[in-house]
Amino acid sequence: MKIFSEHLLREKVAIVTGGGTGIGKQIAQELGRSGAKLVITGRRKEVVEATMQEFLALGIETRAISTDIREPQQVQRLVDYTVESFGRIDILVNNAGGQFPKKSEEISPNGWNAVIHNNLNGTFYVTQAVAKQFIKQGTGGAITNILVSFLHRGAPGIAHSVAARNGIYGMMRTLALEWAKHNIRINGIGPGLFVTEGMQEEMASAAGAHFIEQVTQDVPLGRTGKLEELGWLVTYLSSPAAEYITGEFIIIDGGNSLGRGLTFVPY
Ligand SMILES: CCCCCCCCCCC/C=C/C(=O)SCCNC(=O)CCNC(=O)[C@H](O)C(C)(C)COP(=O)(O)OP(=O)(O)OC[C@H]1O[C@@H](n2cnc3c(N)ncnc32)[C@H](O)[C@@H]1OP(=O)(O)O
Ligand SMILES: NC(=O)C1=CN([C@@H]2O[C@H](COP(=O)(O)OP(=O)(O)OC[C@H]3O[C@@H](n4cnc5c(N)ncnc54)[C@H](OP(=O)(O)O)[C@@H]3O)[C@@H](O)[C@H]2O)C=CC1
Repeated sequence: MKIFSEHLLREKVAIVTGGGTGIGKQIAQELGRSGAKLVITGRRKEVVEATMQEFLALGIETRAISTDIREPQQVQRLVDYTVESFGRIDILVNNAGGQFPKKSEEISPNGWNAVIHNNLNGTFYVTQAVAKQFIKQGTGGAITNILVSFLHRGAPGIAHSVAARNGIYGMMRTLALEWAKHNIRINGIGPGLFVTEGMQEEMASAAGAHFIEQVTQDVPLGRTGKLEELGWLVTYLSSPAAEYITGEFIIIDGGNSLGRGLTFVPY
């Protein structure tokens, strides 16, 4: 379904980290269908290049480059490549990330550091490098961080990831204040459960065969999210329609984080 005009983001240039797969791929596609030029990135070159070919076939102007967001030099190369390719950057989507589920008493120091490094440090490196380009251009820019719906509730089994995402949340609120004078907006969204290959490999496989059905039972709207629903939200936040929104966190989870409510009340 097409929600936004194909001219909404015309002449805008967007970087999407983790844009070769799952949620990042769908967000990139929605930005592209709304007129943005895309640079998609991830560690696996063959994955981002295959996605680029799919987007080119849809008529979306796209480039792909491999980047490990944990490596500041590679991050700078991503920024330079984008500016060389399209002359500017207007939109950043920090989507790359993830975790492995484990009881907290069993997480090794190395495992803890790996998840914090990938999610929190990596997101800062990309955000800083892109914001410097926004400031140099004098154009402002829009940054959206893909966080998690249970940011403020906690989630047993993934303490390292919840800690890292709350770090991004604190960073995001602070940067919204620091960079408002440059017209740089920075927001976050918190997805509930969205079925992707990555989620199934990392989370559902560890949590058991019925993980997805069990989580869905607790969703008031009675289903998992559709990937395009995330694409629409990020497209909105990246667009002029959201020019007065910064430092905000929006949950998109079908009401899951509301909990079950007062189940003894008969309506
Ligand atoms: C149990 C139930 C939980 C219920 C939770 C409910 C919430 C449900 C909603 C789901 C929401 C979230 C969904 C998603 O996030 S989908 C995204 C899916 N994709 C990913 O998650 C990708 C994950 N992978 C990575 O990001 C990286 O691989 C990672 C950062 C995790 C590690 O990268 P790195 O290259 O640094 O890793 P190393 O191999 O060097 O290892 C470093 C240490 O980390 C330990 N480790 C790594 N992977 C695992 C693993 N899968 N299981 C256990 N331990 C792991 C590794 O052993 C090293 O530590 P040691 O040296 O001590 O062994
Ligand atoms: N699916 C869900 O239900 C939910 C997902 N999320 C979050 O949404 C994001 C996308 O998840 P999803 O699409 O489901 O899963 P994926 O595993 O498909 O997405 C993770 C993406 O991040 C990239 N990535 C990971 N680490 C790095 C790195 N160091 N440098 C560059 N790229 C990296 C991966 O590419 P590569 O491996 O090639 O580097 C991959 O494209 C994640 O941050 C996830 O935690 C949040 C809530 C719910």
